[in-house]
Amino acid sequence: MLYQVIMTVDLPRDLPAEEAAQILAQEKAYSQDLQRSGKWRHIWRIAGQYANCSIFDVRDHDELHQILSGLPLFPFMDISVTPLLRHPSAIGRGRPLVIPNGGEGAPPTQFPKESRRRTQ
Ligand SMILES: O=C(O)C[C@H]1C=CC(=O)O1
Repeated sequence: MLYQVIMTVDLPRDLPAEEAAQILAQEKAYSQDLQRSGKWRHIWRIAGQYANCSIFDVRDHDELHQILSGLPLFPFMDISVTPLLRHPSAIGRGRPLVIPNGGEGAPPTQFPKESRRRTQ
């Protein structure tokens, strides 16, 4: 199942800098492991906010909850979750787009041929 997740970070001002740096490093490693696994498909910074818009591809609500509650920044986040389903006008199958260079500025590659067929 696909989910859009908006995470807004609010680190306490009195959190010691060293502790904050450690939590952020753990968060980065945790997030990147999940991105490599394919479960955390997209992560985008929301312009002008200490927040991200992410897309997760996980088995069910339970797995999503387990992942989100394991985020090192979880105690310092507001999280909103929106389940997603395939749009009837979508030309892909809702499978992950293969983005070259980890998505760094490059446009998505084309959908595989067999997924261009239109299904309702
Ligand atoms: O910076 C953020 O948006 C919060 C968090 C989510 C993943 C990550 O590495 O940091």
